[in-house]
Amino acid sequence: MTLSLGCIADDYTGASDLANTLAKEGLRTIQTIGIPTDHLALPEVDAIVVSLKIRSIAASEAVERARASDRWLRERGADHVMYKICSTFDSTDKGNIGPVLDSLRADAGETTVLVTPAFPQTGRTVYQGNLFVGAAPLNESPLKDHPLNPMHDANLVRVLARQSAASVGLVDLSIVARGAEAIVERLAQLASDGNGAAITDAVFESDLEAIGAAALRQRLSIGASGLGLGLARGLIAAGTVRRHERTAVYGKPVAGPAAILAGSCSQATLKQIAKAEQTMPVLRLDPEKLMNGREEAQLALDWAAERMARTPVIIASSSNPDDVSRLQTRYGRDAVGQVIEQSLAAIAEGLVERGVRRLIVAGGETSGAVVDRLAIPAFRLGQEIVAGVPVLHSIGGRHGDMVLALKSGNFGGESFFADALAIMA
Ligand SMILES: Nc1ncnc2c1ncn2[C@@H]1O[C@H](COP(=O)(O)OP(=O)(O)OP(=O)(O)O)[C@@H](O)[C@H]1O
Ligand SMILES: O=C(O)[C@@H](O)C(=O)CO
Repeated sequence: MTLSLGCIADDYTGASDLANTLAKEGLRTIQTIGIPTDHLALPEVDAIVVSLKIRSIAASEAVERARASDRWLRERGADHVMYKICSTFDSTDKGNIGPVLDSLRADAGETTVLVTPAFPQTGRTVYQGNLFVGAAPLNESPLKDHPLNPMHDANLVRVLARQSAASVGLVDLSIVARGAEAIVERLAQLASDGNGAAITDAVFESDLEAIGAAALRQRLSIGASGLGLGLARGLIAAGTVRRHERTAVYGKPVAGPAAILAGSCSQATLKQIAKAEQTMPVLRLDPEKLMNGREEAQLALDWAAERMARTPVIIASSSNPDDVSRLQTRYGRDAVGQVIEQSLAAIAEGLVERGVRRLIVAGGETSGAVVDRLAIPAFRLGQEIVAGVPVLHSIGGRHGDMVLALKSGNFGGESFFADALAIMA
């Protein structure tokens, strides 16, 4: 297999979001969980998205895993590797976007790496280096209350400079609007001024096409699904890849009970749970009890087992920002995140052992914990449910054929869960 595009995603929902975009744009794409073993038979594809769970771990470990994935992708022919980050630039002053950028840049021998989290389809735009979530600057959006990485600064030039050893410059919209050549010239200028990274403005898809064409002149780029769209269109326009209809890679429908697990505390997910509660049973876990032992998870499984032959069920740990912060003050942010993720993963395993084959998970970290526990090695891309969330068909794994949807916390409208279940039927 010779890859036209290699991608490394810093979480699993982000990976399926990017894989969805690439597949939609006509690239034959699969999503792998980590670096696949040599035993896994992979179909012939144009792009592979290696999913890592490195957004919120120690920077040194994130760097090591990203570098190993980068080497694996380049050994399979990928000249260009995209590092997929969150469209809301989820990170802290310790990383991990900056440290991963620094190391992948050095490995690729690049000077100035283009960085843009813009994804206009979901309302993420970048102007003068400032990230907007819909009409709100990042620091006024719900991301200010994120349980693991609250975002308090919308200016990404500043945010990235705090995390990276490199100086950070800006390719502003007036340059992007002039097209790929102007972007390439600006990157060269930023490189000669000693910048190692360039936050790049983008508001419309046409901006992303110019950005994609410019980025393909280099060996590495960093961004969210909008950048993926630009790269995919650039590869097709250059004749490097032939456009494939997405239906060619759809998987088979899978029977069996369906369940939804939510660990995201985002406003979008809270609204989706409230809406679903009108039509299906919802079990709201007591996070305090989860912190104090295993019984809550076992009770959840018993609760689900009584219902799931008749109806899909939802099990959620999600709470509002005040409750999240109370719990974190008591037990510590990392400990809370870990324990709740692992509890939801254990519940997922129990549900699958009891026959669940269609599973929706809300939240990137939560999805990572669940998919790791289920030991699914890779996914084929199915139909798009909403922007950024595809149906995923398992490849390999000990539970046979499964369909999943890994929903980024902030993605989807209020009826997301019912919509997803209808498509996954
Ligand atoms: N009630 C709760 N109180 C505190 N933390 C919680 C609670 N419920 C879940 N968590 C933790 O909050 C974190 C949510 O992160 P996760 O990545 O799953 O969702 P998200 O950030 O909304 O999604 P995404 O990364 O896709 O945008 C997880 O570590 C989870 O364990
Ligand atoms: O880019 C996004 O917003 C998502 O794909 C994501 O990474 C959320 O975890």
